Amino acid sequence: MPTPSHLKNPLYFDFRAARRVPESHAWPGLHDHPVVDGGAPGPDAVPVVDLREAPAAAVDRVARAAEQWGAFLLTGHGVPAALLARVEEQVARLFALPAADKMRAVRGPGDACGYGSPPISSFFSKCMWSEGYTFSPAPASLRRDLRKLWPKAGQDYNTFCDVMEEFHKQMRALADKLLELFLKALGLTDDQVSSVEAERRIAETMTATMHLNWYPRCPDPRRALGLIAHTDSGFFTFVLQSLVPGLQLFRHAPDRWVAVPAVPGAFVVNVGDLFHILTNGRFHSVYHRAVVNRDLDRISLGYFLGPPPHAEVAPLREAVPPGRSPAYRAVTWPEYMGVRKKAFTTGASALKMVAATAEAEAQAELPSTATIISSR
Ligand SMILES: C=C1C[C@]23C[C@@]1(O)CC[C@H]2[C@@]12CCC[C@@](C)(C(=O)O1)[C@H]2[C@@H]3C(=O)O
Ligand SMILES: O=C(O)CCC(=O)C(=O)O
Ligand SMILES: [Fe+2]
Repeated sequence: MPTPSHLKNPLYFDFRAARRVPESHAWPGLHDHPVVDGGAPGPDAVPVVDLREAPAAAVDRVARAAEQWGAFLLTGHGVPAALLARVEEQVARLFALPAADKMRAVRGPGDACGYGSPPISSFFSKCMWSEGYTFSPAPASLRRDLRKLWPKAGQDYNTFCDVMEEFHKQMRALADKLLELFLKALGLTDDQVSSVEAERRIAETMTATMHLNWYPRCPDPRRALGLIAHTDSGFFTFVLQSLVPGLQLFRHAPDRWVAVPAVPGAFVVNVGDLFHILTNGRFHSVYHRAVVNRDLDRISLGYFLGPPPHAEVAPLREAVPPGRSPAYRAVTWPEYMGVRKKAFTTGASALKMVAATAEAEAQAELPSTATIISSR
């Protein structure tokens, strides 16, 4: 029988056919640090924030988790379990499409959206054991972009778009709720959250991007890596990991990877670099990675929140201690991505590259809240 044409496509690595992990996908140094169980009670237990708790208690938990971990499990969030199950089913359907269909939507160089390895993969010579698909869930772009995968539209296309639209509606509302909690966790009053210009603007202009991950089962999971260690670049991310765990968070002193338990119905919330900047480093972005599994495929979904591309992000006035200068200069998201690209190629830290220098600090005036997140 002739080989189907999509399997001959040199751009498509057929994970299903792989009987071993080739050198191109074998990562050195994966086991430099021990892995501990973040689901067991004790100091490595991943913090949990349950939104059914009294608001003051939830604010307190968010503050501690964001300061000490940069991540937490979010439960009691109100997004129905039945919807999450439908989302996961649709994500699995998308990745099960024939390779030729997926390749039609392939991400071009510099494209924000599309099919294939995530943008970060371009900084590494080794390939990751995963496929990804990035899209904007905003109604205006969702149906247009998805036509690349389902050009004839039809039932599968409609179901996928309907489910993602409903998910986006619920997630965007949850993001607003969580942003409010984060701001209160920073010490802002109800009044400041709702009436200070900078804070209001963040809520009003925050954008969402969705990135779906498929980690096929792997014949030699100790040699392969699902997603390279990174910090998310935006404000914060909701990660939905299916029943198969794989997400690990990095913790210092002693250096170790904490395996996040797969808690049905829970989201993992990651603090991103722009939130680190916005909070003047009080909430720190979490370094994390995804590992693969010998027997089971794994899917995950990241719902990324961040500013619109033209908005400058700088430390909020309320996050900078009295008498001190902001620790970071103002950056837009695309500008920060550029800095991060440079940081990857030089081995530097992107956050350090946007830190206010000692000289700038001496001269810097604390920006008024009205200019903290402003249009260029
Ligand atoms: C909004 C975004 C965050 C992201 C880049 C993107 O434009 C869409 C994909 C996201 C993702 C997912 C996998 C890891 C990551 C580092 C990557 O390469 O693509 C993140 C990006 C990020 O947080 O910077
Ligand atoms: O697969 C996961 O659990 C993590 C995904 C992730 O970190 C991302 O998409 O940025
Ligand atoms: Fe991530």
